[in-house]
Amino acid sequence: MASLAPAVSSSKTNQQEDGKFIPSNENVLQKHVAFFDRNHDGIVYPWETFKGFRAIGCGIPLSTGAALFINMGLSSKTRPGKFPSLLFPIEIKNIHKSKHGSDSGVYDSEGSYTCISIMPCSIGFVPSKFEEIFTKHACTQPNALTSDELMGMLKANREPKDYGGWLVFFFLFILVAAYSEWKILYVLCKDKNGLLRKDTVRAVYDGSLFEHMEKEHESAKKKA
Ligand code: HEM
Ligand SMILES: [Ca+2]
Repeated sequence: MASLAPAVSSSKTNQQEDGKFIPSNENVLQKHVAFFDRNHDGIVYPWETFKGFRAIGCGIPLSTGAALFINMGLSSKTRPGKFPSLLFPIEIKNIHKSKHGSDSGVYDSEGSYTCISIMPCSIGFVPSKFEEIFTKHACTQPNALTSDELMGMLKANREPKDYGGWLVFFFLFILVAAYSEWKILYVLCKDKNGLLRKDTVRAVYDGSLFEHMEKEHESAKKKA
């Protein structure tokens, strides 16, 4: 892969500019998902998730499955009120509410607790946690993960199963979500030696990876 430039936003705060939703600079998780908001209205609908996956080169089955799983899983957490919407919209300004367990901790979770309604919520990138992924798990090469090393990391991130009854299903959902985001990343972005490089992982957090993959996919289509 060519070099990965970080995503740039003109807004320090948030929301509309010329009618377009601008992800907050203080909330790196908003930047992660903004690529999938294809019409920049601040909401990611399932068909936008589908289009986003197609744009980075995924096939129809994976794009359909991901759109259903992601939107059905995250929509109600990001929406106001108790009633789910059958269009399964994900509201980007509330994306911090959809943070789940069993993650790497690179997205700073403190932000979720410090949000107040008049201010956009901040979710930071935690460099020490990012470095930890590689210092703890990258044994073959310091700046990349093999498939087995990635599995080792996912097992280590797994939070204790201290749930009972229906919460088991909730726990399983979180686990599948945490596994699939990393597995999809690995399948899509591993290099020819089967390694997931550190700069690739870095670029997923602010979403710049998706922009980059879209450009690469477009130029590959033109060459074909
Ligand atoms: C090809 C597409 C995608 C890939 C490869 C991907 C990958 C990732 C990765 C690797 C993480 C970091 C998890 C960690 O630090 O342990 C993450 C976090 C997250 N992603 Fe994605 N993602 C994708 C699409 C999406 C979409 C479409 C949404 C929602 C619209 C989304 C929402 C989230 C959220 C809410 C988190 C935070 C999880 C947490 O820290 O609890 N992602 N994703
Ligand atoms: Ca949208």
